Amino acid sequence: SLFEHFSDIPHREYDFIIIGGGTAGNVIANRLSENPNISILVLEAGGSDRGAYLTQVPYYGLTKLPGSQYDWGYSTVPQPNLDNRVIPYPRGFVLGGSSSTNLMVYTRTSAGDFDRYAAVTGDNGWSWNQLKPYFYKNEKLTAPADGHNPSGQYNPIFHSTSGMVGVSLPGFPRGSDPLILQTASRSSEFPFKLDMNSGNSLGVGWVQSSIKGGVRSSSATSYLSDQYLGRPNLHVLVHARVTRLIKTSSSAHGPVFRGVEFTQNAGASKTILNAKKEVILSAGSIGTPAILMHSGIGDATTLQSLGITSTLNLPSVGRNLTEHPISAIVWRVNSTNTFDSIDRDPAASAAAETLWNTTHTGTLTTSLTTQIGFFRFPNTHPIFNGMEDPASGPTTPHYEFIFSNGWILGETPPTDNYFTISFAAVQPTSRGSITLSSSDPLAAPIIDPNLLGTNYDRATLREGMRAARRFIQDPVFNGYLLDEVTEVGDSDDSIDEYIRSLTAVVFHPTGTAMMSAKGAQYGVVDPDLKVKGAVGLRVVDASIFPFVPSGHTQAPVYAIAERASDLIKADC
Ligand SMILES: Cc1cc2nc3c(=O)[nH]c(=O)nc-3n(C[C@H](O)[C@H](O)[C@H](O)COP(=O)(O)OP(=O)(O)OC[C@H]3O[C@@H](n4cnc5c(N)ncnc54)[C@H](O)[C@@H]3O)c2cc1C
Repeated sequence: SLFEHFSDIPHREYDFIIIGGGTAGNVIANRLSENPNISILVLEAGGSDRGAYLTQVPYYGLTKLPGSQYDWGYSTVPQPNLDNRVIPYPRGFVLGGSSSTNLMVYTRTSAGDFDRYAAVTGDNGWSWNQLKPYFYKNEKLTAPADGHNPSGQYNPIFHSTSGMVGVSLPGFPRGSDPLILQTASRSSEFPFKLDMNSGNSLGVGWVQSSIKGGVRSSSATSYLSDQYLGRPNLHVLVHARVTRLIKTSSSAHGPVFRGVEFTQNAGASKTILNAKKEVILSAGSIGTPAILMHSGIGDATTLQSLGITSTLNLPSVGRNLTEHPISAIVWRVNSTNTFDSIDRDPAASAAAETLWNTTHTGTLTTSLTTQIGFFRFPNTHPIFNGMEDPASGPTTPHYEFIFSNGWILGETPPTDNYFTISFAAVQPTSRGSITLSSSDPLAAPIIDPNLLGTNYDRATLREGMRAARRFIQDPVFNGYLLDEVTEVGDSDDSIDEYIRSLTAVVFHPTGTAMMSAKGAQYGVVDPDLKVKGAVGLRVVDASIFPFVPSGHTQAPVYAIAERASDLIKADC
């Protein structure tokens, strides 16, 4: 059941308390509650997703969710390599977490990413082959919203139709689709890829998205759909902001953290509950390290200087923040068939909304893109001079293109129509941090992704921009593309200056409670996701990745949460 007020909940004792009803947290809640003898409480800071219209309409993920009531509304500290700009850093503040507010691109990323997790943790269970069944448990491939036959747009052998989260090919054609596909069909540098969810993501292909029947599919609409929420052993409390974990005792294996303190009224009063078995921390890459540090779990000296009593010295908490930096290049086009024509015309926007409301079809059923692409720099590329290739493996991409049939850099200009290629570094070498500004658990943490902090990352975006310009050299774009909107030359300096002025994040923070091998001198969790040196506490969310996956992060988060559920069950 779902509760708004703690006083309405009939129990005061649970086997498991899950902190964060987000992407990962709701997977755990669902899987653990399959056993009717296990009781579970989920504490979610945001409200219910039921009736949250903006989270349902796929297109509004781009245009209306950032900065809305469903967003934590974070931003970074000024980024020195981005002209000291402060970058907005949205995170889902609603049941379903960021799966309720993201842009729904569904990529499993590269097999090499997972094989590297297995190698660095010494646990082969994190390898691509062993995680495959968990990807399948997550995915429920469904028909596109417009009912077209997607044959030729994906390879069915890599998919599951029996999982939980609805996934589909785009349900509304975009004017730029044929141009992109034609270019890819004859390009050796940017070749067509039938299915980038095979473990090898290289190439240009149709995007798969967490959309079902033209409606967003999130961890809340799937793993917490009414049939699961109705389980008597599963309680979900919304508007419950966790402030600290409480050390409940000491043991031969370290301090025991089975207590959770939370507030429903902005700190005016706090409640403490104890889990009989475990606390599962799934508050995401920003929330999780913040909660750990407010509980005294982190770098002891730093915490003590903030007036927080150290309970467990784990200096890696909040470090290793890794994010995909992204920039974009835009052209004016000789067409009115782009989403600009709808976005700036209130009557057309209202008609699109009416169509979606009545049939869940039309332009609002897709998000910012219908094709994406992943590419590598050749091994001999000078970008690797003096360094090792940072990619997780020989078929792991270095950069990504996201094609958009319109203007996506904020408010649509009043005139003209546009084509955008966004380019992102997907194996960046910069590392940032989450730290605390004070001992107040309700204060926002300090978010410093250190975007473009290395020469390699800067060079990746520079070369990504040049690659985007090469992509549109295919003759199919002749006459379609008019001029490049941003008149930037080709010198390193002019491209770098442009990129500094525009770069933002793909919203993929990871690594702030990273897993490492058992006994390693660094890291926050062991390969079984238990917090090192603690008892009764696990972390399951995007913060545990030791390296950022080389694509969009939601499917990897779902997969690790599915496996984590089995690890937790095996311990019960
Ligand atoms: C705007 C945006 C666009 C994105 N686009 C894509 C995309 O297109 N494709 C893709 O694959 N990925 C995308 N991502 C990334 C992806 O959604 C995330 O990597 C993934 O959802 C993270 O899952 P998580 O479980 O770690 O965290 P979340 O899903 O964010 O869950 C954390 C939950 O914990 C709750 N919480 C936090 N602190 C507390 C607290 N103190 N007390 C109680 N609850 C708390 C939060 O409210 C939230 O519900 C996007 C993300 C964003 C924000």
